Amino acid sequence: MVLLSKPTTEQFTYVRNNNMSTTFSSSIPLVDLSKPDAKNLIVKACEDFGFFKVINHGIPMEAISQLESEAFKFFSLPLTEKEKAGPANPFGYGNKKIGLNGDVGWVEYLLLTTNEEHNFKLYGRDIEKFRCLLKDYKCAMRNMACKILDLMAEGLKIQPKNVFSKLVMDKESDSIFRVNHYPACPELAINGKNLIGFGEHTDPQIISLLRSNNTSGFQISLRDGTWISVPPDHSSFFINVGDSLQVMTNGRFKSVRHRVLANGINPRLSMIYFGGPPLSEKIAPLPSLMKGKESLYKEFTWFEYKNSTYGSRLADNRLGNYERIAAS
Ligand SMILES: C=C1C[C@]23C[C@H]1CC[C@H]2[C@@]12CCC[C@@](C)(C(=O)O1)[C@H]2[C@@H]3C(=O)O
Ligand SMILES: O=C(O)CCC(=O)C(=O)O
Ligand SMILES: [Fe+2]
Repeated sequence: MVLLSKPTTEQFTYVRNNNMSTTFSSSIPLVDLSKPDAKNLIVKACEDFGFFKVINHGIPMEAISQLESEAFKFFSLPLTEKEKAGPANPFGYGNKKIGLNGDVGWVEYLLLTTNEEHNFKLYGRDIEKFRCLLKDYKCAMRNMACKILDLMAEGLKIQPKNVFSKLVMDKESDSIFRVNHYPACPELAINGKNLIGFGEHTDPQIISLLRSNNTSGFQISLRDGTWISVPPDHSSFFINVGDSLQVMTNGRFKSVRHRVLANGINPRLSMIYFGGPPLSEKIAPLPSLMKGKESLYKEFTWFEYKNSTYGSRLADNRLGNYERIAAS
């Protein structure tokens, strides 16, 4: 006899369904990349939130939709097929487990490098189209990250303009691409609970460019600890400041704490480009931003920081180990 195990959500983390966690914010900073004041709005948003929404980004909707549809096709394959592209250690297909230290979420994903084309395998399946769309999309994301990072430098009035962008444009750049699929969880629609899709964390790299379908679930944490739901918008990009950029600006820009809650009715599909520096790059405040002030951080390389994140839980304050406590 075959015993079919009943799908269970018991091992997952729920968060309280209070009013705060379901507040939809209309105050998310909005940046129109085609306007001349974009650079100043970006700087303000990075200081206040470490997060903003971008419109007029120049990425054709067609390219986004085609990739999204290939991704949905992939996630609709039988689990045994998808697992041929796994496990995600770190690259490949992953399911429910995030990282190596016990974080779980109502999510499945593909984690891919950006410098290789053939980095996931699905024997016997025609994924040429997926591969091809991914290649072009990753290239478009790198260019958009470059443009936004240049605007940050301009807005901060620091030279050269490419101080940040040169790191993601470097051929050794350690950037990654992630496609997350959060299946609808009908149990939630019934009991009104909030189930964690992707636990709270800050992104460790320099900058993250996120695009999702129109399903809600993404939340950012404000400085006072309240969670704000970000209204989804499939035609825009959402930008996260990463820990490395926080350090390079000596804490002037803040990396944003964020999480994803699962949805009871609709599946969510998000595609995120994480722009990272070369492994050997020293991550330290830029002298032009110090103005006689001391560095708030101990010096480290991206290699060291990335390795330390592997030993941590998602919610840990990973930069904490690198903060310099002023001697009293
Ligand atoms: C090669 C990777 C994989 C990363 C990003 C980058 C460096 C560190 C990894 C982790 C480790 C901790 C969880 C995670 C979610 C995180 O934030 O940093 C992981 C992330 C990912 O699995 O996407
Ligand atoms: O899937 C999302 O919308 C965000 C996930 C996320 O924060 C991440 O992959 O780092
Ligand atoms: Fe993230």
